[in-house]
Amino acid sequence: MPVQVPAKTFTRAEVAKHNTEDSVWFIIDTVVYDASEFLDAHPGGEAVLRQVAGTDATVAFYNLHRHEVLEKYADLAIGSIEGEKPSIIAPVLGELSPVPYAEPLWLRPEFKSPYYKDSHRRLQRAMREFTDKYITPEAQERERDGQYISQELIDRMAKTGVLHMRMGPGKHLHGVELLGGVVDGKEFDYFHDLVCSQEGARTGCRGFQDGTMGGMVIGLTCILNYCHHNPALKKRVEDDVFSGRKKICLAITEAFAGSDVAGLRCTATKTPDGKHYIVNGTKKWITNGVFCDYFVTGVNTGKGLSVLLIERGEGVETKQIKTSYSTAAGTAYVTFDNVKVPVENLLGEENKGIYVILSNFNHERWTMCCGVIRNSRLVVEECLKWAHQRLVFGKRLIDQPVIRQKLAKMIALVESHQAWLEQITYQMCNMSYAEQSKHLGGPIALLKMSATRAAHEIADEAVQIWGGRGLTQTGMGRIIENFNRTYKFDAILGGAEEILGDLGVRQAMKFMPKAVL
Ligand code: HEM
Repeated sequence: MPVQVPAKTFTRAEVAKHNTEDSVWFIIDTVVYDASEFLDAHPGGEAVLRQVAGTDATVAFYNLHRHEVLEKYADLAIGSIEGEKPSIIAPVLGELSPVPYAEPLWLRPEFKSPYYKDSHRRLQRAMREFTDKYITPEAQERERDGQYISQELIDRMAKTGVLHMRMGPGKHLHGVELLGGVVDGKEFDYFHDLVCSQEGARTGCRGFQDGTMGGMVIGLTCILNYCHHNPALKKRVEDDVFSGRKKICLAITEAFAGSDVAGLRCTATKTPDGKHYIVNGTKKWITNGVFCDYFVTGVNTGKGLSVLLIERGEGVETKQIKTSYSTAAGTAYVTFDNVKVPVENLLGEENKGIYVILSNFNHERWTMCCGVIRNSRLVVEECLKWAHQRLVFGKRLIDQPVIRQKLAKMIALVESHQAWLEQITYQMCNMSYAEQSKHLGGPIALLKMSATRAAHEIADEAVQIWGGRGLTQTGMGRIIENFNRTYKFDAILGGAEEILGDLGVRQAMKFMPKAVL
């Protein structure tokens, strides 16, 4: 946001006089700052501010800080330089970035796209504003303090239908007012879903991204699709979760079995009267598990895998696991000790839980592709801005051919994956669920594998461009640091790259003609 500046004006000669022991003023982009009382508090130290006292410090400032620093310390601004206009373009809440390649091509007026209609564009604008206004500021705070999402933000997401939209298209959107009615729930398709996922991922805070009910995105689907035999339970859980009162997560992976879901050791044994299961075992890396009330849990029922809805209660314990991304994701180690679960809480059929779990995989992986490709783009934007303003060896970074080569590679990786993502999304919009399962499991797996390989390259090049700042959690390079530390979550969660690559080729082989070609 542009800094709010008092109406008072000064000449440059007046500012120049304030380079004394008691008075330190300087100019940043035609705005006059009085830093006399800020010298002690300045994180970069007093000496550097004294060195620029009385001068125009615009270049020095932008070489070292993000623009948002000025917004945070706006009360240091005392006026502006008479007759001059600012030249720095401050990011405006809800607006598109003017940086080339910072937005997908369909958002640039000079480019056309066959995929997006007016309702997608309306949703994009509303989601951008919602993210900039409510999600990003909280995301940055939670990344710093490691706390979980606030109930206030959950309530806001519930009231505006953002929570509902995170689940993708479906009946759960019918009759819900989505962000003031920008799109009709019945019209909501996978491109609307893509818009929501990509706009929501722009915070640059990967841990918090999962903290904003990532567990619901993968857990609640099982309730929506496999709880029809128990409508009362289905309604209760849906209402609880969509109203933001309670939280739900998917508890499948274990220390014993990660991507190999058939090897689960958490057991569920029926009581002699057949009314309950007794669940014993552990779950590891459960996103949002620490603060969840409902656990959609994969259990071994003797002859196979089953899925049970377990409510937090006696015998259920959760412990925070510290991972490379922030604790805001609420990643948990969960233990079930003789937990009594009514048989009515079985989702799908006994011993056939693998279908319940598999049913969710394509959408989960596709959502992760939306996120990692959008985050990669954010990194490209940051690198372009930095290379454009950073002066080294008397030149801007962008003036060095080696830097332009890196940027070219990063841009090409982002654009090609976005185009592939949109191509697959179009197929999702035009295929039945059965057709999607048959034809898109392989391509989505390959897309995710490739998008996270691209993220690996992008993270690597970005850190090289940013140097030490790309390794520092605060200040200019924080988005690069966060991305480099967390892109691996997308490469592992929802199926590791190797598993997905293998799946993609095996699926393709199913359609290979029998004859020797
Ligand atoms: C209104 C004016 C200013 C404010 C509010 C401000 C605030 C800050 C803040 C919050 C940081 C911590 C890092 C970050 O969050 O980016 C910082 C670091 C720093 N600042 Fe400033 N600053 C101002 C002006 C200046 C100027 C004019 C200079 C000098 C030439 C300067 C030199 C530095 C240096 C050298 C660092 C350390 C940078 C690093 O670790 O990479 N600051 N400043």
